[in-house]
Amino acid sequence: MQADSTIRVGRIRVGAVRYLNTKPLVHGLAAANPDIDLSFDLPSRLADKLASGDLDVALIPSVEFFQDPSYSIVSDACIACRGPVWSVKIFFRKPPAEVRTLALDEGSRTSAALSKVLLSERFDLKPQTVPLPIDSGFDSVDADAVLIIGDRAIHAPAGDFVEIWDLGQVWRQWSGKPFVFAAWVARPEFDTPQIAAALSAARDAGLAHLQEIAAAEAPRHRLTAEQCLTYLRDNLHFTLGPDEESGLSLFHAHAVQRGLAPPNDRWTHHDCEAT
Ligand SMILES: C=C(O[C@@H]1C=C(C(=O)O)C=C[C@H]1O)C(=O)O
Repeated sequence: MQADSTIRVGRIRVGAVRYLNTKPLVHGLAAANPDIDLSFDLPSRLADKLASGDLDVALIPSVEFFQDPSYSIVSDACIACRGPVWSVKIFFRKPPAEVRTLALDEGSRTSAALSKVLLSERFDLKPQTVPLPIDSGFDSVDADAVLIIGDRAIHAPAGDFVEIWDLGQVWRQWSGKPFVFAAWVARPEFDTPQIAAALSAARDAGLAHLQEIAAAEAPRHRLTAEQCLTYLRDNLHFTLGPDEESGLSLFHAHAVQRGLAPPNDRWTHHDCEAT
């Protein structure tokens, strides 16, 4: 943790997920913090930009947080769920037990890893994976199953599917725990109380204005304001509490087991440092 007196020159480059799910997390963030330079991108690209030093703080896939021991989770604001999440789905063209090829949404890292964990745990499968580029349509890949996340997962693509998994729901039923998809992660020198406070305040403001956010965002996602509100209020969960921490830790253990993340006993979420 940096001392409060640290002097920084320049603005803090903060990267947020560009999907609907993030609107409540960045509500008024840039306006309230002139020193924050806020940009938006796909979760996978945010992770790459944080790793390369092109961002100082970013909302990155949780599995990417596991990769670098110098990273810390800087806020208790996050993207999680405690049941069906609605916007992270695997569409199966074959029964899950017969899946040999799995297409993975280019925007995802965490759900890509979660798909591997769940297919391995439930069906002892290790499918060959192929990328689904962000600008390619669902039908551009003929994989047995296709993972899509974020805005484009909200409306089911055309086609006949033998099964559709909502990964939040499948994880919950299987593990009994919440799932954390993404968290605010800072490079070490930006893990400051000011950033933590700014991100939590934006989330709190977002939660206090969910109805307005839903009404403003619904049309561009072809949703009713009520559907949009239900998604933001009931499917998603924006606070990393002890139950979410426990889900994150279980996910980490499974990711390690499959070589998807390095072992790491450091859980630096500020409220949980002592546990
Ligand atoms: C709930 C979601 O969580 C997302 C899933 C992520 C991933 O799979 O890497 C990363 C960030 C989140 O945007 C979603 O995209 O709908």
